[in-house]
Amino acid sequence: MPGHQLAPDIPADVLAAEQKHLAESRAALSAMRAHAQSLSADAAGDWVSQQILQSLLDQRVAALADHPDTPLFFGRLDRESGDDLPGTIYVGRRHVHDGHSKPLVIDWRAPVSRAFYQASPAEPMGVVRRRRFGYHGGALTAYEDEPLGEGDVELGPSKILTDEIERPRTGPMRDIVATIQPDQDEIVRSGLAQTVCVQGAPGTGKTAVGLHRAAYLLFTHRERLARSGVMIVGPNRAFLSYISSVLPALGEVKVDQTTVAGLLGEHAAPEDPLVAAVKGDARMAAVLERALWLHIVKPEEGLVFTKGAYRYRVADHEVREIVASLRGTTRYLPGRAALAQRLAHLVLVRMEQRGESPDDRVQDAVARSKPVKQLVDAVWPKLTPEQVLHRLLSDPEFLARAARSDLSPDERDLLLWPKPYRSHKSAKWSAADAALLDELRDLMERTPSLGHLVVDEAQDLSEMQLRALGRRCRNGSATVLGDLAQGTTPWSTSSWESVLQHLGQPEGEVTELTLGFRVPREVLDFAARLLPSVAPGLAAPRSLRPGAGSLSVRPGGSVAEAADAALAQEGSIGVIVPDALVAEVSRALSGRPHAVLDPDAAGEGEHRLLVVPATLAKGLEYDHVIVVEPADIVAAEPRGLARLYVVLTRAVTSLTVLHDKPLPAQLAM
Ligand SMILES: Nc1ncnc2c1ncn2[C@@H]1O[C@H](COP(=O)(O)OP(=O)(O)OP(=O)(O)O)[C@@H](O)[C@H]1O
Repeated sequence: MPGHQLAPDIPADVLAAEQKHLAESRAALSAMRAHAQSLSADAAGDWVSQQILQSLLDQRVAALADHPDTPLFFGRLDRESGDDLPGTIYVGRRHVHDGHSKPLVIDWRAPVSRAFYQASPAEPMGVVRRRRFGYHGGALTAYEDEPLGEGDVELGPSKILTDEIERPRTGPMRDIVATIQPDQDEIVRSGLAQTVCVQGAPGTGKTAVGLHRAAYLLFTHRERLARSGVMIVGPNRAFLSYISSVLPALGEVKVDQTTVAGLLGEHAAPEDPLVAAVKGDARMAAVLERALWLHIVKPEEGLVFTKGAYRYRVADHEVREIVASLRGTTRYLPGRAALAQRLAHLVLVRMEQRGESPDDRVQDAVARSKPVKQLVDAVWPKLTPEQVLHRLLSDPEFLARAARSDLSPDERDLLLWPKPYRSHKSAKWSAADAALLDELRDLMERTPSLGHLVVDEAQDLSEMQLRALGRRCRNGSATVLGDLAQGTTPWSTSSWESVLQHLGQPEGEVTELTLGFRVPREVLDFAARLLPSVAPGLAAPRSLRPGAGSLSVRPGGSVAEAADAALAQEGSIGVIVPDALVAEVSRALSGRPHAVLDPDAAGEGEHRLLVVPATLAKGLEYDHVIVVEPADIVAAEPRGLARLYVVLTRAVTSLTVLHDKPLPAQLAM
């Protein structure tokens, strides 16, 4: 029997019944929202509690918003009886119930919804029939049935899934909740304790899966994660803006989305890639630790504390013993505070020996007194991360002491500023320095950990950046996403095991997504010619989309003509150019409404036609991509071939390559 049943032969009465259920569910959702809006925060006792309650209520109201163009449910399961759950379940973006608490739509993340993604004729999971719904705008217009209770029949390809994947892209990324594939679902639903690392070729849905996993975990561990927090870390702000509506569309309005720079400090002083590579190496952690603790000075004098007519002494050897016992057992700043307290405690003991009975307040007062402060400042000086790093990068002798044998003399030379800044206040820090400063900050005071971290494009992070992210999930877990072939930084990794190691999650499980949903096969095969040069160990990617005729390579072609041809078709257009040609190409497109993608821009604005600097294209996609002068993209940076691989794999429908210079040899086969 045929695996699917689709419009136009679908019975009108069945469709009408499903449309009625949609109308009822929409009405019920509005009633839920109205109810949430009617709740008052006044019930809370004090002003602070009122504010907290009001913010929770506001979030609840926002999460219950009905987006008319977004289907409220996309699937239905008819189940065998035999448990307490309803026989028919509608699976949707959020839970909806009627006035009598009867569920009309079940959240896709609920355990019972899992069968929608995983059930198959061979393993029906108690489902007799799976129905997928097709929508046009917000209207339910079609459905497709898959019989799952009739033995191991072969299911044909799902047209609704194919249509969804083929739908032209406009605007920001959208959720894939209606069409998550079984291998993607496995990752999305892996447990909170599990760190997962996903290697995947361009367009295999890594970003989509990471965002859906965040939504799944927030649903499943709502209370715990509301306290500890979930954060998404992406490569740049343009990317964050592109993905920003996915989680809100899934009802998750309270997830921080940021970049590594956003997290560690927006430092961006230019730097030689060779220097950046040394600074990014995990060996720097030991160097920094030594650099910090080298600031502790061996106490040569004791303490004299005067109170009234009495003098209380702590001998120099006693001070040395305290310092020795604290060293290595505490972070730097708490250690300083503990030294002051221990000195004060010894003074208190002397007071008691004299027959006094001082209490804790006296100990605090002694700890804050001038002689104690002076001694602590001399022995265990107050420092900032900037002071320590400034000294390390300016003072060859200090660097050598801190580095010991961890760095070679050549590496130490690379680290030293050619022209040291006068003070840490005037220093201009690089992106690599930001991770070093963060490491020092953590050596001084513990960085709080989040509940879960999703790290996208993780292949681009240095070992030191990974350590910085790792501390932010050391009591939690992570979803690590990336593609070894798309590494474009001086410190790009070649092993996920090493990434997990530096992230502090060595138990993390590495898994792979292999089927591409974005790039047409013809285009992917073309781009894959670069793979043996950029990531020799990786298998060639596969694409779900044949896309015959999607590739055009034009020597001497004009960008304006290519843009006009793309403008005549539906969907977004990205003209991806070497960074140095942005202005020139933008001029060549004059007269056509377009914008230049800006690294700091909040969004792409209204324009369908965008000029995209090659270094910003990572993670993004456009229906039609026009790539200008690949040879210049390759020549612009040390890992230029990997950059070109990224750039060539952004297209959903068509890729046009324009070149005056010869194509890189790998492509010109
Ligand atoms: N199961 C799916 N159903 C429908 N569309 C999907 C599915 N999985 C992925 N997609 C779509 O494929 C495209 C690529 O997905 P995504 O950006 O997550 O891939 P990626 O692996 O992160 O790619 P890159 O490595 O290039 O950044 C997106 O438009 C996404 O919505």
